Amino acid sequence: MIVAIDGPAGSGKSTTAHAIADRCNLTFLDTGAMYRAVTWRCLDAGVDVSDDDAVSAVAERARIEFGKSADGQTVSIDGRDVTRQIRTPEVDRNVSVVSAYPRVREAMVARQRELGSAGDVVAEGRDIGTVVFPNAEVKVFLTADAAARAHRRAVQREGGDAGCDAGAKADAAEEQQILRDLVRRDKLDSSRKESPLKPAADAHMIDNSALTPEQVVQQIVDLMEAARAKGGAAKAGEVAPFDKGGEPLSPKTDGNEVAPAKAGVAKNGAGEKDAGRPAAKAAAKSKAAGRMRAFAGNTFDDYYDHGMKEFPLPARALLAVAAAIVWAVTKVLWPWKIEDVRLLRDDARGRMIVMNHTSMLDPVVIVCDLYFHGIRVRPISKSEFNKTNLVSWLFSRAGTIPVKRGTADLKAVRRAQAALTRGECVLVFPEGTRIKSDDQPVTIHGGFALMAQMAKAPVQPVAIVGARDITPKGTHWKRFGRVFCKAGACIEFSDLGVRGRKQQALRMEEVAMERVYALRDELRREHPGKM
Ligand SMILES: Nc1ncnc2c1ncn2[C@@H]1O[C@H](COP(=O)(O)OP(=O)(O)O)[C@@H](O)[C@H]1O
Ligand SMILES: Nc1ccn([C@H]2C[C@H](O)[C@@H](COP(=O)(O)OP(=O)(O)O)O2)c(=O)n1
Repeated sequence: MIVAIDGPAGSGKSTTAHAIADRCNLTFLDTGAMYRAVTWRCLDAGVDVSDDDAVSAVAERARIEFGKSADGQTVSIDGRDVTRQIRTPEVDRNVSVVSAYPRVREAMVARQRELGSAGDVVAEGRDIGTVVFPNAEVKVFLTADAAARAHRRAVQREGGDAGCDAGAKADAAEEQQILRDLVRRDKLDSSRKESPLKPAADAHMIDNSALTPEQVVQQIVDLMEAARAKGGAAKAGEVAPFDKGGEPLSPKTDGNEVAPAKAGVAKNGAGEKDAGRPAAKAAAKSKAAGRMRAFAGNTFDDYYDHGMKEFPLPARALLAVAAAIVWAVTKVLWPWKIEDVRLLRDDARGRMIVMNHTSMLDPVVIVCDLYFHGIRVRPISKSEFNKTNLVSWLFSRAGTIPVKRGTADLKAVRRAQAALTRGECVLVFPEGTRIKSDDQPVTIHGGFALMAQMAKAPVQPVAIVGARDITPKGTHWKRFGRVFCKAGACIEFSDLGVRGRKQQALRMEEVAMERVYALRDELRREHPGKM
């Protein structure tokens, strides 16, 4: 489960997130500490914080790690422990400027998603519910009036804790200064262009001016339980995506298997924890063990486990060139067009795209089109394709995630879930194989609905016609011809009108494939003769 906590300075985000991490055995991700660490690094190195390029270069190169000490979580940047240094008034004064630079944010968000890629995270900051983890199961926006927040911070600076001691006093002049700084920082954080501080549309607002920290934690724990009961948070051990006949395998419901991973803080930057249970083990293995190497030396697993925007430069360059060539060649040979393409391009969320399968052109059309609109698509491919290292090499760079069909490939499910949570799209062909004629029997593989459900992502239907005609049955020759695709609106689990996780997943499979075929039939009517 991912819990996102956003809010202004001093609203109690760290206190609350820490307590929830301890109580619910989640990894605590303090994203503000990351922006603070970059700010400290710039100040320490004498970098002018008003110089966007210089600051961004520091952020892009920075190695930020979380660790653990007897006093709690530690933060280091480029090998230096800066846990205490990042809380000084000087860092406070400069951090809003640093965190407003788009390249700084891009670098931090990539690292945050990497740290959260295994799920089971409580993350706090300013843009967690809106940008970093838009598919978080629980989103909270904490607020408190500015005077209360300034008082808390002033007490905190003097070594006290307003959360434990309601009568705690602080120096009045100091408190006034903190209030002015805090109001100024709130204004900068809320008015900046990039990811301003604002509640996500689906965030729960909690004003804690008159609540104790325990009351706030309890409210959020209640929300987590409600989300679990509603099925928002799928449990890893419950999901067994593919069986031979294409039906989801029956759930493994041993509650112990799916208990959240062990308490604590992100360790060694990778948030590795609890490899003791099968589902957690799969997750621990499948998640990124840190960042990828800049050039060479990455394993295939590294590619499957990391976001495509985190791939090393040569892989990203290769993909850009390959996408441009494939786009140009296929556009000339089989001029393709996606109708209602805005539905695909204008949605920033990670989505499960499902499509009918007629030829190898199908993934190319979606992957290439969205690539040039900044959206990364991870096609799920049969592991049978990865027969040689060369194919695995190419497919891994193209962002595919292999799935072993006929087994409960939890690793693939976790990878797809992580990709969706990161905001990438996952592309699945539920028909499993290319359908070359209308009389060919079709078995729908339902794993996609479960993956989407686990990531709390919507499912988007897309249909294609014309591509089947490129390679007519029984030939290897490729014919020229126009190809048409059509995108449908995203289908949300909450709109399905059924209760219960299993029922919802089954209904999603039906509805999504009905829409795919309805779109295909519309295309056939619009373009007579195209199959
Ligand atoms: N509900 C609360 N009531 C009173 N004090 C609180 C409350 N929540 C947090 N605090 C105190 O306020 C101070 C700032 O909280 P913190 O969690 O650091 O805020 P943030 O991370 O949002 O800046 C801490 O000393 C904390 O103990
Ligand atoms: N996700 C985040 C987290 C913090 N920031 C920025 C905005 C804040 O002013 C600074 C410091 O954040 P932090 O959460 O440590 O600040 P407070 O503890 O609330 O004072 O970083 C951000 O822009 N996005």
